Amino acid sequence: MNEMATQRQGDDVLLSIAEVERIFGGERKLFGGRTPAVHAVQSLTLDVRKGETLGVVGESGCGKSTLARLVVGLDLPTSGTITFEGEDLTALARKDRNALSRKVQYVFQDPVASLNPRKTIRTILEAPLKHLTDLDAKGRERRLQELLQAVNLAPEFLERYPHEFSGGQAQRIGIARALAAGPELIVLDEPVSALDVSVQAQVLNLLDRLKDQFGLTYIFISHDLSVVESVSDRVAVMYFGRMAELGPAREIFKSPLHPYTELLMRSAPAPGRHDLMSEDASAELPDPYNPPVGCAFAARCPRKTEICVAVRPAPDEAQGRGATHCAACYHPLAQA
Ligand SMILES: Nc1ncnc2c1ncn2[C@@H]1O[C@H](COP(=O)(O)OP(=O)(O)OP(=O)(O)O)[C@@H](O)[C@H]1O
Repeated sequence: MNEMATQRQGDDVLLSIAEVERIFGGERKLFGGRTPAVHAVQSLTLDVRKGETLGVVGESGCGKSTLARLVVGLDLPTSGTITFEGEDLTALARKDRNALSRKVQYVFQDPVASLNPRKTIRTILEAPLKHLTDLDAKGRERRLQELLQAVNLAPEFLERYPHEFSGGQAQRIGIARALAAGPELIVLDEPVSALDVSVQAQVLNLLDRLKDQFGLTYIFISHDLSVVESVSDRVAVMYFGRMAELGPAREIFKSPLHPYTELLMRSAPAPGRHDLMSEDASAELPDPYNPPVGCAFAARCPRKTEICVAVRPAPDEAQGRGATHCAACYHPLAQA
């Protein structure tokens, strides 16, 4: 059993993802052969602990949204298991979607597009209260007021329509909708990427307060490293559908193990940075229809050797301080 799998045995684990794969396509064709297959998520093993914010980072197309959809039951894994406090979440998604929605909720990237333009905020927020709680009309009205208050919106907003709101206000409504069912885990898929920087900070502060107030656990997906660094307790770095590195946020940002994590960090613009890393023109992304047998990052990696191209490294090939920090790499960077 590898290190990441061993972590699953701890009491504080809320969600366990074990050897999960999601392959799109690959179906048998009528006259022989198969349609092309994309391995969006591959052999992913990961725990989410109660009360933590787990940041998930990686480039576009690395499988972040697919992972999010699998966790909230909007999609089902091709193989592997996802359990929530020991209960099989995939089986629950098939059997009783409402039960799953009471445990796990989703906040979308585009706040305005995620709200039905024909419905008032009251109708939007009442839907989960009606379907996912046993509150009566009076209880639902009280909960509506509490939800608005929790996300700092005035009660009169209830009778308005989504287009009347700014992006930041619309995202507050999206967050209130996610809170309505009283979930323990919220998957935040790029929740502030569509917002102005000044509004981003307000929404991040709100999420931080709500986490304490409602005892929540977050999976925070973003391609923005500075945002992930500011909110996460631990960070999972994904590359080409697999885990490249997993560890405490502070350690990952101070001394990454995986050359890909370092590349991501050195490619991120930040105030005062003049040493942005640019890759040479030969850098290539692997073909998703024909994944490499070895490390998917090898073609871009300055540290690669023969073994990297020939044999895929295990997710815990490299272990950092205290073995809570792992990377799928034969040639990890030195720890500071
Ligand atoms: N329904 C689908 N059918 C076929 N391929 C898909 C489907 N959904 C995702 N993919 C492919 O799976 C891979 C992972 O996509 P995913 O959207 O999860 O990545 P991502 O990291 O969230 O990217 P982005 O940040 O651009 O949203 C990509 O190669 C994508 O093209």
